[in-house]
Amino acid sequence: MSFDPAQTPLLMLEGLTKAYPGVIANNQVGFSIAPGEIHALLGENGAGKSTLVKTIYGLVKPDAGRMELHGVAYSPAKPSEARRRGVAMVFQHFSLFEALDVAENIALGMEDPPPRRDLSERIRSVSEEYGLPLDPSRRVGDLSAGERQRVEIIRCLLQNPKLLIMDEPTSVLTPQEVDMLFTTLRTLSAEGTAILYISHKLDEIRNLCDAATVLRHGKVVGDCIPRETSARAMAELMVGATLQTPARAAGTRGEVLLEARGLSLPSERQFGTALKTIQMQVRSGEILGIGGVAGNGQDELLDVLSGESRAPAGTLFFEGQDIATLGPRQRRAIGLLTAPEERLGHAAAPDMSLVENAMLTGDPRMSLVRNGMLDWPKTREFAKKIITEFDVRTPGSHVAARALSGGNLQKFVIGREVLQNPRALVVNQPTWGVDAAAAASIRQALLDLAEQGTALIVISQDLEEILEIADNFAALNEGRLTEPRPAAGLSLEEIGLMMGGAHDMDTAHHAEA
Ligand SMILES: Nc1ncnc2c1ncn2[C@@H]1O[C@H](COP(=O)(O)OP(=O)(O)OP(=O)(O)O)[C@@H](O)[C@H]1O
Repeated sequence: MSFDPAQTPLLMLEGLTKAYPGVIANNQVGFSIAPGEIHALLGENGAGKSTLVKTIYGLVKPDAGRMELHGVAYSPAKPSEARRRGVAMVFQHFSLFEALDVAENIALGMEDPPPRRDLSERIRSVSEEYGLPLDPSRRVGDLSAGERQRVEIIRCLLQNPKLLIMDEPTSVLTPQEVDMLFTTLRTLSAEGTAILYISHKLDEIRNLCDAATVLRHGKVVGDCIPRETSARAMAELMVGATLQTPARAAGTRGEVLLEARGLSLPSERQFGTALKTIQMQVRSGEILGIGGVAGNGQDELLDVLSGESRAPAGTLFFEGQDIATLGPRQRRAIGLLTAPEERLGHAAAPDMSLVENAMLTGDPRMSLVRNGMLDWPKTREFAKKIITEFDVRTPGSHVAARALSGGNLQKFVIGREVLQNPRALVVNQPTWGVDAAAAASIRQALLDLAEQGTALIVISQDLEEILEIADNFAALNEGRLTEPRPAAGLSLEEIGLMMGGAHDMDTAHHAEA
């Protein structure tokens, strides 16, 4: 699609500036979006993308600059004002109530919800019109991540937005769900709705977006037409440097370090998935990649490997020792480390400084506590080492975890485990929300660990990532793990088959309301 530059832009940004202590998150940002345009916002972690879209959605008040919507001044003081002017946003983290059904959740987000029957009718018609299969009477707790995202999108579409902002919408979706989402977004675009799209997945951006603006350190450093620009060129524009592709030296596999033997466990999480007779062996120097649609037991597998939930005796072994009943600290002390997916709250304590967060998982293996007292200088040094070696962009180690951009906190969480010299390391979504250059360096760090003899399990929904670094691949499906197969030579279709079966994403669930 091409756009007439003489046409009044739908959204015009000029000189937008927002400073936080120690960092200018947005510095004189300006660009325009035409009606119906799908516009990508690119930039490495901490470049200022979230700050900018929050400004557009009325969540952040800029220090300077101005915006126009349809040629009229626009400065929303809160999201409800943005929504009234036709700006809607789908967040990375969904804000849905699991115990309520789809229609109830949507009603809660509306200022003036219609009666239940009318609302269900409208949900059905929007859902059909835009190819977003969703049954209004289903309980949100039973929905897949992709279906939950549809709830959020339909909630937005019911307001007839002129601009829809999406923050990393595909990180929780299967390839089929991504295709469905793109079809919806193209339909919206053809009807004149503009889309501002944040993603680190450059191939998707090339496939979907009409234009892209690139931010670096809070400033606009360039723009491009994604279809005519290679993913590598876009990544290099983001970082301002040449990219390294992860490489692996041919290492040798050693003895079995981590082993599950018929491990079954009910989930301790509400709406969780029970693990069913998991059978696996990971050797020293091996990377086992585990794929699967979110919610198929990934979190439970990580919980049971970390010791947050206990396995039945005789089902989990580390270096031949039955570790089923060992707690998290004991497992860390012997060198079995884990990094969960949810970085704020689970992997890191939001209000604690990076130094304190370094201590949280670093202590048993790095001996950061002596005689019951935290060794501050040693812990500070450890935190600084993580920040330097993993290029965590932050004013300093005293900063609270919640002040970091998502990708930078992710780098911190992974760096904290990698630098403890683990014997075995289990990571869930290691590069979630991380930009292309940082993702490459995290993958390289994992490959280097394997080369030094660490046994790794990498749980990821990013299949390209798994194929890039894993020796063997297995899929989780409703709590069952397939038999691992060598990753080399596996096609995406074969992987899809290993992952698939129980979840038919193309099926609409049409029950009676
Ligand atoms: N509430 C806040 N308090 C302090 N600093 C903040 C706050 N919000 C953002 N920042 C800082 O502003 C900068 C830009 O952050 P922002 O979240 O906009 O980046 P981003 O491009 O969205 O990154 P990512 O891709 O990692 O999500 C970062 O240095 C971040 O640490």
